[in-house]
Amino acid sequence: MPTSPTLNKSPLDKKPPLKKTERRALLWDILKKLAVFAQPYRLIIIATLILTVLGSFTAQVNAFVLRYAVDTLTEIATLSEPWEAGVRMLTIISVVLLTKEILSIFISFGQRFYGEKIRINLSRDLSQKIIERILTYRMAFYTSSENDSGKLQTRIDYGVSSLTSLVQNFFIDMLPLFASAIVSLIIMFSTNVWIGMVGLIIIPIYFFISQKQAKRLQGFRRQMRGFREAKSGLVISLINSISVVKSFVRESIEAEKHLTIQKDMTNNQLRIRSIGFIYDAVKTFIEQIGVVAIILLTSYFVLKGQMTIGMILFHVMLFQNVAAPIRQLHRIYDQINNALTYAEGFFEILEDDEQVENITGISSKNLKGHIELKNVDFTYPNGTQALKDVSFTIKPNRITALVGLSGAGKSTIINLLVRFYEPDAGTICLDSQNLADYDTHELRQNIGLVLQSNHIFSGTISENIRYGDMTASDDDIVIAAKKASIHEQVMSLTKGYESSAKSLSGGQQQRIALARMFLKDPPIVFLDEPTASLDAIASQQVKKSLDLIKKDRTVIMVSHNIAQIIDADDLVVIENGRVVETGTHEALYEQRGKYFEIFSAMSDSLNLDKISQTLHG
Ligand SMILES: Nc1ncnc2c1ncn2[C@@H]1O[C@H](COP(=O)(O)OP(=O)(O)OP(=O)(O)O)[C@@H](O)[C@H]1O
Repeated sequence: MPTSPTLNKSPLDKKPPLKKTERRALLWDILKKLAVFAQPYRLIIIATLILTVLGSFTAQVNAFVLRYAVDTLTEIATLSEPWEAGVRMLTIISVVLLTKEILSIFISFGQRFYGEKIRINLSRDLSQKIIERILTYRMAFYTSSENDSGKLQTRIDYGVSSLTSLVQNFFIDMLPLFASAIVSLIIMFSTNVWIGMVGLIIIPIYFFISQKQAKRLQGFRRQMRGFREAKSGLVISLINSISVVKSFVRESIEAEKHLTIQKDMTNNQLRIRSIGFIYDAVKTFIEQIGVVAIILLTSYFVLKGQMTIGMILFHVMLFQNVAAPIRQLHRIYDQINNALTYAEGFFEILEDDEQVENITGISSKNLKGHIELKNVDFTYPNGTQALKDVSFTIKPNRITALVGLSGAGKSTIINLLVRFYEPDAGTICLDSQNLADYDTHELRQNIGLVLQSNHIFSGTISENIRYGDMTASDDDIVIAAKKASIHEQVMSLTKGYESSAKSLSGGQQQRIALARMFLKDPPIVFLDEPTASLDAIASQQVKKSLDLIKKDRTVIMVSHNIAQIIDADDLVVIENGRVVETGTHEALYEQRGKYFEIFSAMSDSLNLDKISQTLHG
């Protein structure tokens, strides 16, 4: 059964909640890191800021116009011939409002457009950077349970989106509102200190409430992240294991698992929403108290003859300009919390220097393939010790088979030879030079690795073969395909080499992988159970290409296939992570030790007597 993704918490969720000072330090840290990404766009950022300042002034025009309209109307209402003055007032108002609207359209367009441009470019740069970065990471990074595909994807996606929405929220939504709030507040203070004070007082109150709101939401948001990771893990696991799900008729169980996560998610979402509604109501209430205070205060000054009636509306509008952005302050808190939750994980991946493969080293041109393992110990990052004191030699231009029961450590040896992992102790030498001293990329160019399966990318057959040598011509591809005995079958497809490689059978895919290897033409080849996932006919077809690829190269092969094992020149027998026997098939068979035991078991399982009876009548 496919394992159901549990609601594993990511490392961030396991951390205790951050203290206020720690949160501030972390946020500052994230902003500093983000600033590095924003650096190339500083001119656009400056342009956006200038437009924002302009916009904040145009946002005040309505309040002034309204004040002017009310005061003028109050004045001309007392005139015996009010129409002329009225028309003049309307003309002035129309011209001012029209000019302001036209200006606002341009300012708002420019401001939003540049804001979007910053956001989109940042999102692209962050995504690109993290992909380029993780491609340099060691194999252990990919095999760690913390990074299984669904989780890694969620951590990257949410990291990028939380950072970009922080930028979007700041530049497009909040900055213009805050700029206009500041200008409104200055105008309020300049007309009357008390009015200004009412506008000012609402700011700390809203800050306090928004902070409380954000704090209450924090736990729910973290849970939401756990649910999202589990959900995407579930979908990926479903797709990967769909044949098992269907063959065991477990569709309803899988649907049930999904429903459980879904229910938890909906409950959580509803909680988040209801908390938002409650706090919104509190803020509206406080804003209304502020409006009443402004009206009362201005009316008092009007009655004292210190202000005109128009000032009442003028102050109410300015007050609303101040309250509007602060009302939405929780959104900034939300974005900051999101950024603290997700961006930290994102930067943890991006800056995980320990994971970077050390690739520099000496050149590995003209390798012969003399390999020597000396007292090698190896433990996987999860603590499984796979190799203990392993020593043996592989001679160049020969076929060496690693033989052993399942879990003995054969694939682990291959993993160390390709430098996917480094030994904990002991040394591996290639042509008398420590493997660790070689330039890893060049070394891997000289090594071919054929695995059991899983090495066909989505794309055409020709693209898949060309992966062996990106500069190969179409003719080279055909030659390689012929060597891998797949050319005829490819040609029988309607689209030939342009057909999708994923639609090929397992045996055909394996030969595409071998064609790729012919194109790469490395002097050393590792074959890790290359026919294990194939049926007898497919194995037979692949065998021809395998025999060809083995010629004149140093080949290290892992196989449970008796025919391939006896074909090898040398054998290394491994048991529980230790080398127990080395030698030729004949010598080891004579020895009557572990190899004899494994070989006898393999031949017994073939039921040779019955086969020979059938074949020879
Ligand atoms: N990525 C990994 N992380 C942790 N442990 C691993 C990993 N890969 C293999 N192991 C463990 O290391 C041990 C050796 O595994 P290895 O795959 O080398 O065996 P093998 O001889 O190739 O087996 P098989 O013939 O079944 O492929 C096993 O106990 C296995 O569970």
